[in-house]
Order: sequence, then structure tokens, then C-alpha cells
Amino acid sequence: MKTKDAILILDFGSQTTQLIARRVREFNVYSEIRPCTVSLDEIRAFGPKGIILSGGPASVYDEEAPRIPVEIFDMGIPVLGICYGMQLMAHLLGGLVERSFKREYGPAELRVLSTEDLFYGLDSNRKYRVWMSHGDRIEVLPPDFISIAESENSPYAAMRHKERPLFGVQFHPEVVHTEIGREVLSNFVFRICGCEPTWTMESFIETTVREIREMVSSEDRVVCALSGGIDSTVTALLVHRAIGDRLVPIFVNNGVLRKNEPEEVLSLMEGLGLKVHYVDASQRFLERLQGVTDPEKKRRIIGYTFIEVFEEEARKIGNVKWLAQGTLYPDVIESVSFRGPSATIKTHHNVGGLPERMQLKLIEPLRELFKDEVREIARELGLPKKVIWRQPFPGPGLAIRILGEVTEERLRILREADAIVTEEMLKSGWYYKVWQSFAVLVPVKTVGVMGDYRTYEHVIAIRCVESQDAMTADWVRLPYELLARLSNRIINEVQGVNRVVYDISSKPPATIEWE
Ligand SMILES: Nc1ncnc2c1ncn2[C@@H]1O[C@H](COP(=O)(O)OP(=O)(O)OP(=O)(O)O)[C@@H](O)[C@H]1O
Ligand SMILES: O=c1[nH]c(=O)c2[nH+]cn([C@@H]3O[C@H](COP(=O)(O)O)[C@@H](O)[C@H]3O)c2[nH]1
Ligand SMILES: NC(=O)CC[C@H](N)C(=O)O
Ligand SMILES: [Mg+2]
Repeated sequence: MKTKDAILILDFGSQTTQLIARRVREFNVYSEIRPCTVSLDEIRAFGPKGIILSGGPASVYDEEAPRIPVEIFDMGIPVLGICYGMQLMAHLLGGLVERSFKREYGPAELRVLSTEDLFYGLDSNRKYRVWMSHGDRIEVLPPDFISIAESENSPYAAMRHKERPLFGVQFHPEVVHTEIGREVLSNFVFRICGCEPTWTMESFIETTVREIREMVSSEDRVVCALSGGIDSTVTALLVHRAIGDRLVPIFVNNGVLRKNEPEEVLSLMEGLGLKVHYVDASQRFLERLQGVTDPEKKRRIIGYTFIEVFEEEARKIGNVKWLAQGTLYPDVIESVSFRGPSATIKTHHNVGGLPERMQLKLIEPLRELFKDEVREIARELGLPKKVIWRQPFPGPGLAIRILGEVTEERLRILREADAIVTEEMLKSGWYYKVWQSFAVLVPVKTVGVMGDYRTYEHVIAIRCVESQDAMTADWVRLPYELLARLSNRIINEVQGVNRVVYDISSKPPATIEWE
């Protein structure tokens, strides 16, 4: 950690906290998000060159509003408060924050009053479009602070301390709708905090490989659950670079993979130099799924059977001390929840139960990265486009795309339909432009007419979404011609289907998968 300049982001529950981290990392400066409840000692141990306080839904004058120790401002580390973060800085240092008569949501015009430090390089004679989202505002600045920008509804749209490196902005520089967002954050990170842009994926690979090599002793074996997805593939390759064939990637056929997937994954992995341990456990999975219709129950059965298969295989391999996993940063960030833990919508399957049961130690080389950064590593490692841009595929596979019971017949129908979707998406170039595109088997029957006969068959739904991180998503406006081709081919080529529909729901309120 100490080898690189880093920015620490304290999270007060803003929807855009992750974006702050991404923006800073785009400057090749490492950044990490911690909950705002972090202690001063933890901050010292992290050793940041700068601290950013995120926005958040609370109001600083509320009893229960999240706070930080005021000593943070005396550590000699530059601090930038964004929205709630700025209001909290003002509040803690003796200013006054109140509910504003006029609220600002969406675009606002900003006039910069000082073009030193934070607004360096900008023009004070023009207005800039910035994005605001607040109902409170600063009425009185804390002692020794000055206003450095104003908007129509916020005379203190940005502030700074006269001598110390303490800054606040009422607008959100992390969102793309703020036209000077990049400049403001870059001025903070480079001019004010003095960071060097040394955090690159190349250096990341080097350091990570070295660390794994030092960690794993020369007799130990490492297993890795490999799905062929980008996360587990990159994980396996990094570990492989470090310890060679003492890594044993295990690929499990769980009976709910896509058409030709086992063959394709195996040949792809061979091409990457990985010797994959292949286990066909499809019968075991399918037997256990018999008669099961509840989505969460399907997930649990698959998750648990995965662990069982893994455990058996690892014992066969012998001398396994480590488990490598493709855990990503969004999986590990603990967002502060002063409103209690968030509801479980879906239990995402993983091999999480395994380490305790087998007393395995974990290697999670990607736990600091976002998905797009993992893709950059994949590019850096020279992986082919079809691996880098492979769409995510859930661990429980087609089981959660067959609504209701998973049977051989329904699997056949969905596999065929899904293969057509993928083929046409690839052919038209749309596959790489979207987050995910796939078919769902809706197990209701509808009436149709084919060749003068009455048919009474299944419905296939096509789901195609764009997204940054799967947290929110919107359906893709695919061209009508492509939709027509999909529908036509599926109905003609897949026996048992006489109707195709297109899912036009966003997330929220829907989710990406149907179960
Ligand atoms: N068929 C499989 N065989 C072995 N491990 C699997 C299999 N399917 C899933 N896993 C494990 O479960 C993890 C979670 O699956 P998930 O689909 O979320 O990630 P991924 O496949 O690595 O990447 P992506 O999200 O791009 O598909 C995988 O990283 C992998 O370790
Ligand atoms: O490994 C997984 N196990 C699961 O049980 C699971 N359920 C959903 N997904 C994937 O997660 C993303 C968000 O999906 P939802 O909007 O349906 O929750 C999407 O990318 C989904 O494909 C899963 N991945
Ligand atoms: N986006 C924010 O950080 C909002 C801060 C505070 N809740 C307000 O309404 O002003
Ligand atoms: Mg996957």
C-alpha cells in the first residue's frame, strides 16, 4: 500500500461514491473507499495523500447524521468535501448549514471566483454547467474559509480555507454531467495533494504476481474455480504467472451451462496455457434441481453442490492450501448503512462457504479492482477480445433463466434459443456494445398457428441490457430488424417455441435476470 500514492474516500452513503474512486483511478492514482466510521488510526495506517468526503442522503443538522472526528482536518492531509462532505466540513468547523428555501437538483451554472488551486486553469469570466443534488446549503462559512465559486442558489458553491488545504464543493465533480469535473478532481489529486500518476495496470500485474509468489510456499497447491468468465480467468492467469502449474483451475459442468460451453471454455483455456481440471457433475446438479421451482432454492442447491464438488476434487488433487477467487472491489466495499443493512434481493452464488470448510486461505488478486480495470488487465495480459468482452454469466447458469422447474426438455429449448441470440448479437456487432444479452424461457404456453396448424407452445423472452456495474441497467434499444431476425429464427428453429417477446424493463425496478 505504501508504495503508491493513494487517495482515501470516506463514504457517507452517496449513490455516486464509487464514481469518485473510478475518476481518481482514471488518473492512474490509487484510491479506496472506506465507510465514514473509519478511525483516525486506520486513516494514518492507510497513509493517504488526500481525503475526499463523499456526498450522502443525511442532513448534517440531524441528530443521527453520520460524522467524522474533527481532528481529520488537523492531520495536514488535504481534504475535499463533496456535497454532504462539504456541508459536514462546514458544520464541524463552525459554519452554518440549513435547509435551503430553493433546492438544486440537476444542472446548475457555476461561476468560478478564484482560479487558483481547485479551479486552476478555468475561466472566471464564463459559466460552467455542473450537476447538483442538494436540499441543504451553507448559510455561513466557517471562520477562515472563503467562497471560491457561486451558483444561482448557492452563494457558497465551493469554498476553501485561507491557509490550510481544506476544500469543499457543493456540486458533484465525479459525474459526467459536470463539465469541469475532471479538472476539479485532477487539480485536487495532482496540484493540491501532489500525487504521482504511477498506478497502472502494468505495475499492478507485476506487483500482484510478486506478492502471490512470496505468499505461496513452494510445496503448496492453489485451486481456482474457473468459469471462463473474465474475473475468474484473469485471476487464474495472474496466479499461474506466479506459481505455474501448482495452480489447478477447476471448471465444473453444473448441467446448466450454455450450448457447447464446456468445449469452448476448455479449448479457450488451453489456448491461454492453463491446464484445467474438468469435472462433469451435471447429473448430480440436475438431479438435485428436480422439482425445484423457487429461485432462491435453486441458487442454494447450486451453490452448495459447487462446494461439495470442489471439496472432493481438491482432496483428490492433494496438498491444496489456497483458493484463488475473482472477487471484485464492488463485492467488498462496505457501504455505510446508517439505515440498517440493505435487503437481500438475490443470494448471489459463490464458493464462499469453501474456505472455512476446508481451511483454505484465500487469494483474491482483484479485490481492489472494478470490472473495467479487470478488462484492462486482460488486455494487458494479451487476452483475445472474446475473453475480454465476454458478457457476465451467472454461476447458477441457465437454471435461473428457466422460470419454474429445470428439465432436460426446457434446457434444450433455452440452450437453442440462447445460442441464436448470442450468434445474432455477435454477427450484428451488438454483442460487444451491451452488458448482457440472453434468452429466458417463460414456461407458459400460448396459442399460435404454424403451417395452418394450431400450436400451443412456450414463450421465449429476450433480455438485453446496458449497464456499468449491474447495479442499475436499462434495456437496449436494439434495431427492429435485429429483433425481427431473432424472433423469426427462434420460432422457426427451436422446437417448442411459438412466441418471442422483448423485455423492456429497466433495473430498478426489475432486475437483469428474471429469477
Ligand atoms: N462452472 C463453473 N466452474 C467453476 N467455477 C465456477 C463456475 N461458475 C462459476 N464459478 C465460480 O463462481 C464465481 C462467480 O461467478 P461469476 O459468474 O459471478 O463470475 P465470473 O464467471 O468469473 O465472471 P463473470 O461475472 O464475467 O461471468 C466465478 O468467479 C468462479 O470462481
Ligand atoms: O454469479 C452470479 N450468481 C447469481 O446467483 C446471479 N444472479 C444474477 N447474477 C448476475 O448479476 C448481475 C445482476 O443481476 P440481477 O440484476 O439479476 O441481480 C447480472 O450480471 C446477473 O447475470 C448472478 N451472478
Ligand atoms: N447529495 C448530497 O450529498 C446531499 C446532501 C444533503 N443531504 C442535502 O440535501 O443537501
Ligand atoms: Mg460467470
